[in-house]
Amino acid sequence: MSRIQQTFLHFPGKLYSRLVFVEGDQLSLQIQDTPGGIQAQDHLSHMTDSLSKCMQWAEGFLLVYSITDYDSYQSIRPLYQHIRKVHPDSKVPVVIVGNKGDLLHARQVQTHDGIQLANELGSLFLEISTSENYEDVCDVFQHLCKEVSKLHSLNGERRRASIIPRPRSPNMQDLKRRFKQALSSKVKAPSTLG
Ligand SMILES: Nc1nc2c(ncn2[C@@H]2O[C@H](COP(=O)(O)OP(=O)(O)OP(=O)(O)O)[C@@H](O)[C@H]2O)c(=O)[nH]1
Repeated sequence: MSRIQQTFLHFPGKLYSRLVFVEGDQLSLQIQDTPGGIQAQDHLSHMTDSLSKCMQWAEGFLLVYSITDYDSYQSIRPLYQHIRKVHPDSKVPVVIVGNKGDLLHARQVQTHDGIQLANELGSLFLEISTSENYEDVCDVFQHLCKEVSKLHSLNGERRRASIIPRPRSPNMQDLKRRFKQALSSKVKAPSTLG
């Protein structure tokens, strides 16, 4: 059993595994569904260790609120800040999702509130209805996977860039000297042979 699975075993939520294709690449996803109900007034230091451990393993986050529940919207910012604390050195992708977009009559959170928060936090934002449109859910995961892949390839390139030394521009003086040397050795060659 992998360490990631061991961590998830102690967590009171469901763990799903899926193989998905993102831009032609097959990815293996481990999705931890965390229990809801974390309210803004809850102090995040009370967040269980296991949730923080899950956060450490995760390479991307979906923060979902309900557009019919203003409290759930207010819990997004502290959750986001906690993610940044757990991942201080990396810009791990976070997508903010306003769910229950079909319940317009019960709306408590306006679309522009979601957009504004996401802009402020530098996250992608989508408003969806999981019960009305299954494709919305796929879109959300596709967006997150793309962001995670982007970060991976960026980090890979950075690492490669730091390993491979930049080629130095040719030193013209040195080239001329070596060219002269090569010429004179060719000219001298017959006398040394003879
Ligand atoms: N109308 C509507 N109802 C939804 C939608 N998404 C979820 N629900 C309902 O909201 C309730 C909670 O849904 P869950 O999927 O259990 O939500 P959750 O965030 O996992 O809840 P926790 O188990 O507390 O974490 C259920 O009754 C769902 O049917 C949606 O897009 N539209």
